[in-house]
Amino acid sequence: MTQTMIAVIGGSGLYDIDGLEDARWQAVDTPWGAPSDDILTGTLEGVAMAFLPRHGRGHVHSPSTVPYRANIDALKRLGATDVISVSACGSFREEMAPGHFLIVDDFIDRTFAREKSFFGTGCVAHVSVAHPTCPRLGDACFTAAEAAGITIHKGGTYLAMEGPQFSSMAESKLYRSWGCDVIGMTNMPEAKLAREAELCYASVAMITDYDSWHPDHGAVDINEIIKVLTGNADKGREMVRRLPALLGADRAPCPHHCDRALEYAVMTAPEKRDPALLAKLDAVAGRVL
Ligand SMILES: CSC[C@H]1O[C@H](OP(=O)(O)O)[C@H](O)[C@@H]1O
Ligand SMILES: Nc1ncnc2[nH]cnc12
Repeated sequence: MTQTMIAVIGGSGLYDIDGLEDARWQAVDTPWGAPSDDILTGTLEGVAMAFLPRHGRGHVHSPSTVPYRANIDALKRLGATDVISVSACGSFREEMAPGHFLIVDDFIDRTFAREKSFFGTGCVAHVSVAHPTCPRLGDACFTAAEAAGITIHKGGTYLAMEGPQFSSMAESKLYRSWGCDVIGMTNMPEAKLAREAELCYASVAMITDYDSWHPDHGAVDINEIIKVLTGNADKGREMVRRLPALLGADRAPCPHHCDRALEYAVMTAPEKRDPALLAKLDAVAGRVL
């Protein structure tokens, strides 16, 4: 039985969490560079916790320049077992209104200017992301959010766009016609990298706006988003506070195999592997290399 460490990656508007015992911000070095910021660690009801502000405190990193690989590596290196992404999102559904939350369970990745894998020349691996989120972890977030009085929806597809500009109206209508439920700029490649690092990953969308498709709401407006963000961030903290009691300090193997994703994924013959890349993969893939 391993020990649970719940890691929260806070998106726009969520730059810290409260109530941790023995709280301290720690710098973590990684072979992939520096993470977005120091990482807040501590315990909550006897469960180890880590919090990383995705854009850094003061919102320094843009969606395209968030150091996604360093962030996931740093969390893995600290001992994280479960990663919960909490993100501001636009909605493509009338019934998913600003202020509501959604447990995302699938993605369409339209990002194009980011490093998307820990693997490459000298150590090639192919993990499955057919089911990119962990249902066990998503269910815990759903239960925690409901208990916190948040209006929360279960199951939906997140369109990951490059940004930083918001979508045109034609794009917004196109993504809606594809069956997407929400849109954001950061959950890819984060979710793919978490899978490569054998971490359970859940994504909680905190809805801030209707993007630009809605005839009654017009174009997406950052001032309106910022107004909704503060309330959403407080709700996000309320949800996080309830997670340790639901997940517990002792962790059994993930029933969905997230923690064994690399079992048969590495293709490169042992004698052809690049020692320099293997050294960088110590935290992420040390279990199988
Ligand atoms: C503040 S609006 C656009 C910004 O908000 C979202 O950030 P995050 O996913 O980190 O919560 C969106 O992806 C954009 O980066
Ligand atoms: N409409 C939107 N598009 C992309 N990212 C967002 N984050 C919050 N609202 C968004």
